[in-house]
Amino acid sequence: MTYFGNFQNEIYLGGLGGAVPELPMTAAELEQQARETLSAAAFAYIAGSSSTERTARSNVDAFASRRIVPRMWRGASAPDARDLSVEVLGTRLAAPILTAPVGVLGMVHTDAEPSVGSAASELGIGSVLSTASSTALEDVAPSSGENWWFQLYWPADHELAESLVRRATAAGAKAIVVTADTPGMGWRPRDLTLGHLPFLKAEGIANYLSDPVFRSRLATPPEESAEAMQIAVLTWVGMFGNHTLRPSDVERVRQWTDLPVAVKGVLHPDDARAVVDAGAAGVVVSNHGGRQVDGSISSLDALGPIADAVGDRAAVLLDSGIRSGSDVIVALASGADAVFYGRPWVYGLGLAGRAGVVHALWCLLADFDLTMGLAGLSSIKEIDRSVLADR
Ligand SMILES: Cc1cc2nc3c(=O)[nH]c(=O)nc-3n(C[C@H](O)[C@H](O)[C@H](O)COP(=O)(O)O)c2cc1C
Ligand SMILES: O=C(O)C(=O)c1ccccc1
Repeated sequence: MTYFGNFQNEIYLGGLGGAVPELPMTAAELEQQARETLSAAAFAYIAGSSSTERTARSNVDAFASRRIVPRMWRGASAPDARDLSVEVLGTRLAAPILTAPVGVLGMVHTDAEPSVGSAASELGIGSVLSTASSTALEDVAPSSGENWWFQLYWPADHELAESLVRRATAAGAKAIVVTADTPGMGWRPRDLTLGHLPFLKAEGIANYLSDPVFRSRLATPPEESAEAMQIAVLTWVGMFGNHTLRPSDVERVRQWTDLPVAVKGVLHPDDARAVVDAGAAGVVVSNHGGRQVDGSISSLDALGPIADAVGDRAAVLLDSGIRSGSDVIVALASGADAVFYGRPWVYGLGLAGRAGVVHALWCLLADFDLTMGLAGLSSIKEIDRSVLADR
């Protein structure tokens, strides 16, 4: 069993020798430092959400509105006996946490996705590789250990979707996460203000440029000239999103792979039921970090009814707003089996590469582990709604 709380001891012991951590210890400070350090365009793209950004705020506010009721002396075990491990969609994880799929990470670091995959794998948690990765999935897989899933942006071209799913399966992904909430990009004022969309510079389209089906749609290989690359980018723009997807399309993915399939971006219990009826093994309750529908329900407020609707027959995951160990406990107590962790580790990546991702993940894991113990919880299965105060 991994005792993540040891990270705290290491830091205090280092302090005795005069060492203090080089990177900030909270998600808010990671964001602040990234604001001061990253290019304006990279920071806008990562930190930005859609329109008034009120959904991004409400994701975080929803967590702040829940209260954990610590139960001391209830038989909590010693730190090294605490068991945070879970199995989700057949993947064994040292804690119920995976890095969220985040596209275009090459904007903040070279060698981005291999760094994220190997950082998560080193800590025993999972990672979800975005379709919009800056490195082709076959080149990320060798660094990502056993616990990585592939996120699919289902393009307008079904043959391309099939090819991406087959490639991810062949490369060793353990699950396919189909994102439902992005048939197109939301209205993002921060990026609009800078007139900046990374893909138009061919950033984040490595999985397409390396795909035989995508390449078969091009008259000229993109490497041949700047003009051919421009045509490839415009071809990508034309086929990135798919407005025609329906729950029954889950059945198609299941013909392309034996891996479990989850649908990401579910916010209504009836939609969760529909995709699970169509064969999804999991749903990810998410509003995409507030980057799509501004004014959307927060992911945490959407979670309970969805867990009630499908929790007994599908894995229920959540993202959007996780910023601390307590947030993970609140999500699990509200019906999630695991969470995706988003922006904070992206800031870590931008600030210090792989070491920054490891740092951000350690902070979350140590906080989660220690807070579990202090709340009188020894294992994940003990976390249920009774952990939270009535509202
Ligand atoms: C910069 C950025 C890029 C993202 N790219 C993707 C992506 O490629 N695929 C996807 O399904 N979700 C993507 N997301 C959404 C995340 O997977 C996740 O839902 C979101 O970050 C959760 O919100 P939080 O980071 O505020 O906690 C992206 C989010 C950010 C911030
Ligand atoms: O920016 C995003 O939120 C996102 O999900 C995305 C969309 C298209 C390509 C890459 C990432």
